[in-house]
Amino acid sequence: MKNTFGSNIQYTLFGESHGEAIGIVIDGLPAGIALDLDLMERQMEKRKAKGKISTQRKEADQVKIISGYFNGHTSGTPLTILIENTNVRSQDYARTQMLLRPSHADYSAHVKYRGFEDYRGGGHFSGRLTAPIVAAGSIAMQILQQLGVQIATHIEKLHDLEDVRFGQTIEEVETQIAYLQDRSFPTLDETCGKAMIEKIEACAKQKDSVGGILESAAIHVPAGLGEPFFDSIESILAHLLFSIPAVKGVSFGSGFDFANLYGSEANDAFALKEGKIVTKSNHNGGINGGITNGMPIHLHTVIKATPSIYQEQDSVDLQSGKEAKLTIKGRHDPAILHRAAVVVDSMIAIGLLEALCQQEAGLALIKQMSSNERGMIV
Ligand SMILES: Cc1cc2nc3c(=O)[nH]c(=O)nc-3n(C[C@H](O)[C@H](O)[C@H](O)COP(=O)(O)O)c2cc1C
Ligand SMILES: C=C(O[C@@H]1CC(C(=O)O)=C[C@@H](OP(=O)(O)O)[C@H]1O)C(=O)O
Repeated sequence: MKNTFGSNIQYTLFGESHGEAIGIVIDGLPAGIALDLDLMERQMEKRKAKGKISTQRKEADQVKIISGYFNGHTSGTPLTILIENTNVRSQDYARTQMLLRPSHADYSAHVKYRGFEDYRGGGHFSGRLTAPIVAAGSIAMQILQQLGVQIATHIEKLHDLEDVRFGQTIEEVETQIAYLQDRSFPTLDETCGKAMIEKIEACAKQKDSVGGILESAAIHVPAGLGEPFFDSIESILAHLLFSIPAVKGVSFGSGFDFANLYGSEANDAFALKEGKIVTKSNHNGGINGGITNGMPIHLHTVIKATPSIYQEQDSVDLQSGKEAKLTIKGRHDPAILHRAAVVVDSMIAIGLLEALCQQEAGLALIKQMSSNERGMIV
């Protein structure tokens, strides 16, 4: 019954949506890393609920680092990130406490925790727990950025609306990643973004919700990261991405489209570019044999429509043991995609840092980054 990820750097998530606070403990960060708190704040901002397209539960999401951080640097001991819950309305859940919400974790959590679970706002299963993941991901991200790695995610598809996709070359993707950095709504095509916003608002009016697909790219990832079989890059990233609430599918490169391709179409031919080995296409999403090949890592994440909708639904009442009708109250996201994009980026950063730490050279590189200016003995 553990909730920890990672072997070199370990992440333990804690808290509940309506408890006092949520947070994450990061254990194993080397001492002496100067944290970029501005980057952390920018990333947190991207996940915040804004306007009619998000939950009306507006949280400040102020990050407090309460341990493992001293004089602007990591101290090498467990780093604890705490985010207070300041805007809870638990009464919304009191009336329907015994009525299971379809597609949420109410029933499965009840079975697992034998009725001792904190049901308010989905408790520990809430999408709210992705706030500390974004804070932790920003630390992984800043370490990777020092090595030149860049990561970005956009909404490729929201129901029947489709955005422009990432290009095939590193240069194209580099320009697209730079463009996405300051988008308030994560699409590559602004007009398509506006249409998606309208669609989410229309769905909300219909007391409904909507899902879709996120497309992500990570560039300048060194070739050679990942282990064969169990710790392949795909395994590490899929593990993390499937940990995000509402994620129901993950695919790499051409993913399920490989089913339609002959070998002659699917193979990524090798070529030399300025003395470097590259591939002419990138159907394999930058990964061969579970190991990075230096091309952009390219993946898709499917996010389902938000479970909590305001239409009447069929359910079961745990108290009476009978079938019952459920009409929820509360404040919910009519779509999760736009808020989850930065969560996906954060998980990719955490996963790539884990893979980097699995390489002796990678670990040495990260240790080199931490300054030794405070050391008495060097
Ligand atoms: C950023 C984010 C926000 C979410 N907001 C809501 C929400 O407002 N209402 C809701 O019912 N589910 C929301 N979810 C999804 C649920 O937390 C998730 O569907 C639920 O925990 C069940 O997990 P599963 O969908 O992975 O099976 C959100 C998820 C994320 C990542
Ligand atoms: C609060 C956040 O999102 C929440 C995620 C969520 C869920 O069931 O996942 C349900 C709602 O919370 P509650 O019903 O407790 O008000 C959302 O508002 C957040 O992301 O910060």
